[in-house]
Amino acid sequence: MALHSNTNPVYVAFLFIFYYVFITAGSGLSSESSSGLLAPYDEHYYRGVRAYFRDDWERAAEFLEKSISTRDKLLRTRRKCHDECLTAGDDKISKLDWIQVRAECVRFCMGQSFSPAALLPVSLDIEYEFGTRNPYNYLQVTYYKLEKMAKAASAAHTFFVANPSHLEMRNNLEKYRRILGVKEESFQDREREQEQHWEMYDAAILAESSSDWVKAVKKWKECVNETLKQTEECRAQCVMMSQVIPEEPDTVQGLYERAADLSLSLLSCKQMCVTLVSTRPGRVSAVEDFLPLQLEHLHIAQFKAGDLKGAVETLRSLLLFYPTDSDSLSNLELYTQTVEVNTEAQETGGPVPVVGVTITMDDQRLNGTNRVVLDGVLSQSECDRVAASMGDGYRGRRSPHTPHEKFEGLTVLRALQLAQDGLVNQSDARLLHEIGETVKVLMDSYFRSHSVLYFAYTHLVCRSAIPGHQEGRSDLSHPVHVDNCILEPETRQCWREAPAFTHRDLSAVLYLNDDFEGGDFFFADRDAKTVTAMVKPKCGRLVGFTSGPVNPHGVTAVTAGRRCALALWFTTEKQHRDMVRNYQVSVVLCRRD
Ligand SMILES: O=C(O)CCC(=O)C(=O)O
Ligand SMILES: [Fe+2]
Repeated sequence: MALHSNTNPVYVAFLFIFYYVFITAGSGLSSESSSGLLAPYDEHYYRGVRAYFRDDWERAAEFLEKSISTRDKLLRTRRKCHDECLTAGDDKISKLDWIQVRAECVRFCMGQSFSPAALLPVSLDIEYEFGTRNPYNYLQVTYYKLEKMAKAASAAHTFFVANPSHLEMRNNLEKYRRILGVKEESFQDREREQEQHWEMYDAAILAESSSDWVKAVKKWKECVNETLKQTEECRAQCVMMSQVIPEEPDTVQGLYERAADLSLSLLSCKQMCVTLVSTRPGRVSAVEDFLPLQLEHLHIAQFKAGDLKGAVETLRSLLLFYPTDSDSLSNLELYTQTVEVNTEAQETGGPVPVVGVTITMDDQRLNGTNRVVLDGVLSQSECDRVAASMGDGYRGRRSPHTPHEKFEGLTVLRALQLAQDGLVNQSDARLLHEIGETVKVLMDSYFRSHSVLYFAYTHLVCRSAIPGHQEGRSDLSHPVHVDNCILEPETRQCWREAPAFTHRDLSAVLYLNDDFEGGDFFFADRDAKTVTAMVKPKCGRLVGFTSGPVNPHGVTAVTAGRRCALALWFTTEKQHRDMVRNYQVSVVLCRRD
């Protein structure tokens, strides 16, 4: 309403005066309850409006303010009682008992602050009045008349937020600002609490537009949380809202129908909450897909801010809304892969502090991440001695990977037994041990491990082509796999679960010879088909890599001769350290030959 013209609100106010007289006459309500309990807020409102039209500005301000604060208290108390009574009746076995107990809890809780009349439903007109913030329209004129300009400006602004096309109020605001010199901080929105998600929304969009991704993440998170909070709040109000009491049912069937009616109206009220929360004050239509939209923005901001784990989590939440959305699914794949690269990341490129050892191939030359090939780790005589230790006392068997090869393996434990039994001499066992230590130093340093590295498992493996079984061979000596998870090439996923050795963090393969055919080591893509880099084994060459999904690898068929390598795995988890190795040091290697 205009500051000097009352033509518009007269109609609205008249309607309420009529209603007020009718209701109060009929029900005999009084505005203040003698018990100190709060009276209905609509009653305060009618009184305020009546005073307004009597030009009784003091009383108008008093009652209009009372109606606003009582309504506010009603909403807060409903929420409090809703939460307090949430578990009431949970111990009741019968469904009806449960309902009864909870209803009594709510009635008692509400009845402590509000008179019985205040708990009755208000009319739709009153709901509409407060929904459109009309009480602030009356209030701004009232305060203007009382010459309380700061309060008038605040009431005007509060009304205008929900009615942005109201030209009179725009002019009024202009007048408060320019002519009456009201300070900017007075233009406060008194209903701001319910609009915070919109403030966060705007702040997030702003941060995004200036590419401040860290801030955008923070704002989008706040916005998502606040949106959920507002929706929950709205739904709690639905549950607590007084319903029109159904007439006495004549039949059991009638009772069920009324119960169904009530449940349906509760459901549709709860459903409406999504629309209400997604509608900006002053707008008629809701922002479509408001929550998924925020999640979409959030995961992109998280990705740009480098929070990949967060981006994966958000995207998974988004997929709950649209489980088959192809863009989201391909983003998820991208994020998961990058997360794995990052969690496996060891900041490669550290020094190799062993004399004679050189870096032959790094990440770039190997077309991947967290991979290296080092040369010069062993001399020819060391290679020969280690390979020879396999010869004695060890029986080859069919390879577990291919029928075309024989497979010989020697674990640390077996080497130890052989050394104890005198089948492998002490100095060879000691050499095997020392080589392990050297490899550990190299891996630790090159992959710049941030945590202590432990030996997880070590074994010496020779693969030999079985003569006469190589014709038309198309299989691999060791199929493409990942060392610490189960690779599923069809989905390109890698499952970090048993029977995979999930605790393995770094893998190292130290080659002992090159006098065989085939047997190339290769890195592959997760499809297990595309080869990304090849490494030809030779004495003293070490291929090192992180044991996770960024490094699928395999070995091509050994078609002639015998290929020997020492394979070592390291872990950062102490409980998975190789206990046999400790024993080896203390018992076997400390003995003199
Ligand atoms: O022998 C090789 O080159 C690789 C062996 C391997 O990948 C493994 O044992 O897991
Ligand atoms: Fe492997």
